[in-house]
Amino acid sequence: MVAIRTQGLTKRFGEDVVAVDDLGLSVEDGEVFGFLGPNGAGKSTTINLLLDFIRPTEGSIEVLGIDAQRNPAKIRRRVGVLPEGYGFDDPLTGREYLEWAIRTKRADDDPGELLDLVGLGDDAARLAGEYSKGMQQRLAFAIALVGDPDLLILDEPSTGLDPNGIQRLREVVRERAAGGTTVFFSSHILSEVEAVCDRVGVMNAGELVAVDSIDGLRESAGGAATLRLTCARPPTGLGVEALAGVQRATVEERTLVVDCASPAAKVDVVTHVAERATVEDIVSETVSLEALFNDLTAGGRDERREVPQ
Ligand SMILES: Nc1ncnc2c1ncn2[C@@H]1O[C@H](COP(=O)(O)OP(=O)(O)OP(=O)(O)O)[C@@H](O)[C@H]1O
Repeated sequence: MVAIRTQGLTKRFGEDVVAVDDLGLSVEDGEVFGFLGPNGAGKSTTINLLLDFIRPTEGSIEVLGIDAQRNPAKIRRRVGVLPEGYGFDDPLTGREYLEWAIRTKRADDDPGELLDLVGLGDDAARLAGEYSKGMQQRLAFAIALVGDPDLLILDEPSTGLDPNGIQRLREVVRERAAGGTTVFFSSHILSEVEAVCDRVGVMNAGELVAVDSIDGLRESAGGAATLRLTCARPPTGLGVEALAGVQRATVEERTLVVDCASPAAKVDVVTHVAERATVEDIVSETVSLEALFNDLTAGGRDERREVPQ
């Protein structure tokens, strides 16, 4: 079965903003799907459309086989949501918030167990409004888990979390996925989703520019690589940015770091630098995830290069 399917999904805000543009997305049942894109790419808008918090300008949406506009309540009963910027404004403790969520969903979870799971066991009796940002995020995650949903939709779930919180989040996502839950989560950091996702979809300026596994994305980058050339002196002003196939060049102390689109570009860079500086060491790494993501989401709608899907 398909857990999420959108066809021709478009959302316009006013005359000028096309937040989501003709999106055709398919997330399989039981899959952990990372929804990636830079700020303003349309990730939250898509999530709000899936949950019928906002209505599309055009297109159709099915979640768990249910039409999102015809029967949103039925979808919400089976979905756990961690929205962006969850606010805890009522004078309730963490435990009381969770108890409220369990009652609302008519679930039978043990609030203490869920609080322990997200590492809030010792803070259960404190007012949630007084929690730190990361603690509030942990509580929002616990609320999303209530009722063992068939689908978890997490909007930037690691926002504000410390490394331990991120680790717990990953573990719980993996556990739930192993138990058959479909997980759809948005992020703007490719390396963050690499650890847990089966596939990723990359959004840019409202459009889906790639859908693949991380390995598949790497492959589609061809012979792209990051070159690190350590020189005798800081290698500034060498002009490698102007060479064909160079995507990005930065200087880190005495090391020039160059993202190259192809093996030919690597050779050109090495030759170019060796003619202008004393090169002491050369390291070539397969394309960094950041470089890949930057490449996929570079420029606007018109400048973007074609990427295989
Ligand atoms: N209610 C709204 N009214 C007008 N424009 C909106 C509204 N909501 C979103 N947008 C616009 O739609 C575009 C996509 O925004 P969206 O919040 O979906 O991006 P995002 O990918 O979630 O970004 P971020 O990573 O910053 O959370 C942006 O240009 C944003 O300004």
